[in-house]
Amino acid sequence: MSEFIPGQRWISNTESNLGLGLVTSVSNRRVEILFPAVEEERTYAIDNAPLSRVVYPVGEQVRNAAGLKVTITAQQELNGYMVYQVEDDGGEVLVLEERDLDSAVHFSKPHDRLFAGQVDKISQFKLRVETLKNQFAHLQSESYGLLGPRVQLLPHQLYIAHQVSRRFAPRVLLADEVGLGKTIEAGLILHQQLISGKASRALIVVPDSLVHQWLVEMLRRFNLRFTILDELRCEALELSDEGVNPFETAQLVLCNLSFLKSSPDRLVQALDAGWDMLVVDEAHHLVWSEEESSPEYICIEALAREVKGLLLLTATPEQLGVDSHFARLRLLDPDRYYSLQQFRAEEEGYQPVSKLVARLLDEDAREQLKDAPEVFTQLGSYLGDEVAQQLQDELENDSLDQAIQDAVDSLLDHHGTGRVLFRNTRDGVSGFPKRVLHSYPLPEPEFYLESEQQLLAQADLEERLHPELILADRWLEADPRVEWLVDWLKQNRDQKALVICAYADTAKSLEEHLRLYEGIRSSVFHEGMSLVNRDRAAAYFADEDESAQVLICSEIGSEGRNFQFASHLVLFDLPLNPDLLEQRIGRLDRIGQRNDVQIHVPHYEFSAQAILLDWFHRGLNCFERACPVGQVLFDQFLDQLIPALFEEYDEANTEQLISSTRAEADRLLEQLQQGRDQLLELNSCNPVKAAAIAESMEVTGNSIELSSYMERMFDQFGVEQQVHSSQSIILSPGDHMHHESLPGLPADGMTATYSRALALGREDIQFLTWEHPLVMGTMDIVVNGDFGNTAVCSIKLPPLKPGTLLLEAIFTLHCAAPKQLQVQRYLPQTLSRIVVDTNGTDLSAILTETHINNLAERVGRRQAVDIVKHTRSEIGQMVERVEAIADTQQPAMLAQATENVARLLGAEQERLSALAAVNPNIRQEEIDFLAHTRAELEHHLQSASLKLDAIRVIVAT
Ligand SMILES: Nc1ncnc2c1ncn2[C@@H]1O[C@H](COP(=O)(O)OP(=O)(O)OP(=O)(O)O)[C@@H](O)[C@H]1O
Repeated sequence: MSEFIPGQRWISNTESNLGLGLVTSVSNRRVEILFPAVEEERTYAIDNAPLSRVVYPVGEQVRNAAGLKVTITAQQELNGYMVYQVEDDGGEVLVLEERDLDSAVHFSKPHDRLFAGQVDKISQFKLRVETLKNQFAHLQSESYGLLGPRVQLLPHQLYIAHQVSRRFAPRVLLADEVGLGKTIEAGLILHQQLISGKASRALIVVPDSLVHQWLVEMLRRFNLRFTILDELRCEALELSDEGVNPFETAQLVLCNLSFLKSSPDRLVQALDAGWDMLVVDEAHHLVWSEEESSPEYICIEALAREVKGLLLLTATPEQLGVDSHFARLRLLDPDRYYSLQQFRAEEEGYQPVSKLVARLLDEDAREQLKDAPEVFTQLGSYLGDEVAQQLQDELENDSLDQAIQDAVDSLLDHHGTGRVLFRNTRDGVSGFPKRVLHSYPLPEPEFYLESEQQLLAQADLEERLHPELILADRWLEADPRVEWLVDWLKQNRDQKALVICAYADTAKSLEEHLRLYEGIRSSVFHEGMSLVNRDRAAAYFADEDESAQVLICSEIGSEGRNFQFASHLVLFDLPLNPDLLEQRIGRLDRIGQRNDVQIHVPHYEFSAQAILLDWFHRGLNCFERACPVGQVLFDQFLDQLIPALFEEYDEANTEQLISSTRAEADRLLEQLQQGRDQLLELNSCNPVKAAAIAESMEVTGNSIELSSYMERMFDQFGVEQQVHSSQSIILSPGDHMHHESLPGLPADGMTATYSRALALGREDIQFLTWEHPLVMGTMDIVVNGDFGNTAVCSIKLPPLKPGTLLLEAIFTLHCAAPKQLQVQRYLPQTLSRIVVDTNGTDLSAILTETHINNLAERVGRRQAVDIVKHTRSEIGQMVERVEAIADTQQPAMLAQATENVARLLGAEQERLSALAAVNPNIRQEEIDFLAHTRAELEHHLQSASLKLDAIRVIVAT
């Protein structure tokens, strides 16, 4: 280490962003350095200061403190202090003392750093190259944006996310059956859009009861931190900052629908705030008819018109009839869905397409198609004669299966609803447990008082289905369902049960009774409670140790909630609508349920409840399976069902109703299966592709590779790593951090794992993937900074004469373009690596990377600086030579990038344009967007260039 003298210029080896430092004072053991560019002062111990002396050679261009550019023509050292003779652009000769040099220097080029004495370790150089490769591989991977979330890799979800997330401003209806993971699908899409820069502002609108669940799911599973906005919060924001639009204070906002609906001013603010994505959960609340729209609908319609990307989520797309289903599709694309009448006609048109697809996919298609000229005629009418002829020509070939698959894909593309509507069913997704019905016929209350009997005779349907309304004040003691429930809970103390009833009042008094009079640990959950209290109740029920045995929920309170840790569901009463029944069962019958779902229905024998139960079970079979035609049957049989519920129990009548419902159900199911549903199913998930995506994610997400890489990164950055358990570690900022702080690493540390399986079970542990903020942030620091971009090493390689000097240079193709263009997807290869000797001979192919890495030996820092000092002009010449070689490679790389753009985007552009001619589900906006993106990419690629990223000087010994 040279001696420190006030006025000298030094640079920090670890924080070169501080610029040129100026020695201000030197004492026995300490040196004070001022970094004028950032106005910071540091004190270092002299014997191990991580500093390099900066002395510029003759010929170097520098600036003085006033910013004047000059060239050094001579230099002189006076007792360790440098005085330069310089010449400005006009040829005037000046004297420049080193203390007057510009402090805001940044050695952006690796050789400038090297010449300034900043030599990194070989391990850092290797890590830099590895980081460049890793980052590039991740950005180009098919699973980009989908790896990071803490979710099980479920093919049906990944398929949808993969299909949708790549689109520009996707507008789709996610309509999987209850509990199959629509929230997760929406989160995956959102995560991908955000991480890729296609979107940066998102608004989620959900029912009141789901606000917290969404907040938690987005944070724990997707690392997305949403801000909840409600009236109170908005007022507080306005108070602290007058005139502020609360919706503009955060990038990710979550709010409830009733808040937006009930406040026109807030809605205007939300509309003004500019979003890239809007997500609306439980979209079946958006009721619409040709005559009238609900306030909820009007509110979302206004937002949907403003926001480009839109995800609507509903498990029951047709719950409120075809009209409302149409209305939701109309939100997605009003130009396409403009006529209800036409929509109805289209729905019918799916059947012949579906039948054609079924024939093509038949196991015996190879044989059958030989004698089925009508299939080709029909195919020709849908896809053109050329396509039909091509398939016919394949009949005898081995490639027939692929040709059939292509034809089916085209049919789905051209004539399905798949681009806007996705629906997975339990039948198509494996691994769901069984649902088992237990019905408990109970005698009517023995002592229905006379007045109550009269009331019963006059009771309306609500009262008949909810006898507590008739029993009024004495219902808890008189209603046999209460006694049954108490007995069941006492006999099954080790089992958790979710009880659902229609009314909040019923839920409240029942829970109070169980808790206060029967000593049963219970909790209640209904729409009248504050959100905080609801979440508290749910948490008390979910807790593994000191928890409630039973949670009593009202209908609306339980919608969309996750209670799959319990497997007993008590339906204290039955809703009239089968889709609501499915919603109830879906609280337990959802992904993550490990046991069969036991559905208990206590009811009065021979009552309206008993008839409804029978009708649901034997007519619709909707307890033990999800019934996709429930709503249609309900509409169709309502006129017969309602009178039946009012009459005295008549077995023959009931049987008649049930058998005709069953027959109609079978007919409709068959029709659905052959019609839209089959198309929808095929569109929503192609199992082969879905499995391939999941598999490729397993490979890209390989945790061993990531953990070995990150271990080295953490070592280099001074992050402390301690073993926590066999698969988890504790990470904390060490005393000698390379950076003051790392993104995503809290000051008090964190527990983390690379194992998806562990992360799924332990939500308190951070899940480290290529997409975790800490991993991405640390990689960004390396790539965007100068970490490891210079190194000096020695090698023993007999053919090379001792003293031979080599330079290994790494170039990256740089293209400055807006993030959302994702230009990296199109760049041809990660790095260009060039090795030359002092004669300028290109040795890249002979001295491979592995070769040098295996042979490279460490050279001490001081020796390395000496080598650089003495071979500065040779190194300079070799740098010029590698740059010249890179220049020759550049055109081919750019041509390749442009070709990739044409191949990837052009093909998609052509496909969409061709489709748009026959399938109105393609929005012109999407086609225009592709054309625009392509033009933008081609424009930016013109200015792309190979940039020297890192160099390693190699000396043969
Ligand atoms: N890939 C996954 N990995 C882990 N958990 C999942 C996954 N998919 C779904 N789940 C869990 O399964 C449950 C149901 O998922 P989700 O809430 O997304 O379903 P949904 O279709 O939106 O349900 P609903 O129709 O009730 O609104 C949730 O507890 C969710 O966390």
